[in-house]
Amino acid sequence: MAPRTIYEKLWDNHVVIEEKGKPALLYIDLHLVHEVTSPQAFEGLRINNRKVRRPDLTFATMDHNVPTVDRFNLQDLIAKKQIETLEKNCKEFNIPLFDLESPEQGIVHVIGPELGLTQPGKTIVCGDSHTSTHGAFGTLAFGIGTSEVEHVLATQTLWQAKAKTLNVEINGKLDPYVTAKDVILHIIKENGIGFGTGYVIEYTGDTIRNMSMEERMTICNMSIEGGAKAGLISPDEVTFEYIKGRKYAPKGEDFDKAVEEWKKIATDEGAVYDKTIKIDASQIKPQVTWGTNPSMGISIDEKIPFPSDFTSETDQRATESALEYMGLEPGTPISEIEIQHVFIGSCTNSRISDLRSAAEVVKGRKVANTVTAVVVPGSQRVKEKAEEEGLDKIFIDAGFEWRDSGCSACLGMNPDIIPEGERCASTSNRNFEGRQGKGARTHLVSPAMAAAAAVTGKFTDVRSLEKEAVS
Ligand SMILES: CC(C)[C@H](C(=O)O)[C@@H](O)C(=O)O
Ligand code: SF4
Repeated sequence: MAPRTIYEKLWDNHVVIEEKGKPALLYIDLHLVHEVTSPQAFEGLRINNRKVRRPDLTFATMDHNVPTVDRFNLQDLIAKKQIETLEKNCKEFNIPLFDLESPEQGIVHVIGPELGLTQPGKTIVCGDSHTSTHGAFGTLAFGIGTSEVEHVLATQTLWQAKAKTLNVEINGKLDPYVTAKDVILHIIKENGIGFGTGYVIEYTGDTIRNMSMEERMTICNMSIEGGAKAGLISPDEVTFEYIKGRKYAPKGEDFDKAVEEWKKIATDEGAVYDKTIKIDASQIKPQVTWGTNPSMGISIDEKIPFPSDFTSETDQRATESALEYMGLEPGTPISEIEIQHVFIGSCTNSRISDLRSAAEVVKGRKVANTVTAVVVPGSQRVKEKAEEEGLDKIFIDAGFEWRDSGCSACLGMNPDIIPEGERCASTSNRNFEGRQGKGARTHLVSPAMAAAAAVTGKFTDVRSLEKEAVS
């Protein structure tokens, strides 16, 4: 057989029906469910008198609209209704639910991998665009709409058109304190928000191979911000080591057998992609977005662009409108921009290594008195682990708020809202108008850069801060 990419193998392994020129029917190995995109899907099952086909392959959590302070006190009526509806649906359809009382509750894309549900070779879907996160394990994982959620609940299959393959090859050594977040922001800045449209991205190269699973998840998470259907990384020893011993991972001999299978899914030597983009990681600096989509970014040593810096009229107009919304003057060094809020959280950057990286910067320093800074662990397990390591103490001593897990200020669906006109350094993945609240101004950064902004009150090159601390 000709050499195949991981995407082609995952596809071939899951096709149930395929006719030339038509979408294929794929088998789904794992269906993750949350409170926002599932209510109508369950309602559809009830109306049609159907059951959930594989409740054992379906897992639910509540994350988007849960409060991160006083979590059982649901003031918002829509949130309350969605959460109660999910509880009711999971009970009725026999689906395991990580609810607010569960020590395993958290953001859906954080808990899947954490519990060992996410495993190489699987197809994983969820009614959520950042399902691409799970692709870091060599799974075909993507977001679906609510009618598709209903289809998967009822049949454990999904109609899908085959995507093209895009190899994003990243080589070279990253500077200290330049992180996976900076890599993916850099890639989107260089290639635009549409570069992945119609493609499934596979990230390859030695920079990726040298990354931890948590870093790889950050990269795959934001594939969707580059327009791709999914992001993938071929599994390796780092992947297997991460999965070993987790709650839902195969145990003992079964684990060893699974590893042998998982190895086979990796892209074959000599496999051909539809397109390849090459990235030199050694050139990447800490990134900060200045605009209202994730491609509107610059390095920390750069200035806010002028609309005339762009050639196309569309880009010029988009820049003008973004600058206006963001309240920024072109030509200002980004390092002079003051912030009022720092949010460390979201499915992009709220895992234990993200919190460690921020805590390292914060340790022994104080949050600037002009800044409100919040840390929201991605899951209750991440929270527990961070507390075991004393990270909570580092954050609290510095003046951060330490919260329960949830999507929080990543999007304005819960009480954690950034006030109108105020500026937030955020470790999340989207900086659209109104994303963190009406009129809120979001700047996407890494956890280390968010921590640096928290202690200085403005965007600061975390690398200079570290040097100061050492000398
Ligand atoms: C609410 C949900 C449907 C949405 C998504 O699909 O991405 C959210 O998670 C987001 O990040 O905007
Ligand atoms: S943390 Fe943000 S991006 Fe991730 S699932 Fe929640 S709302 Fe979506």
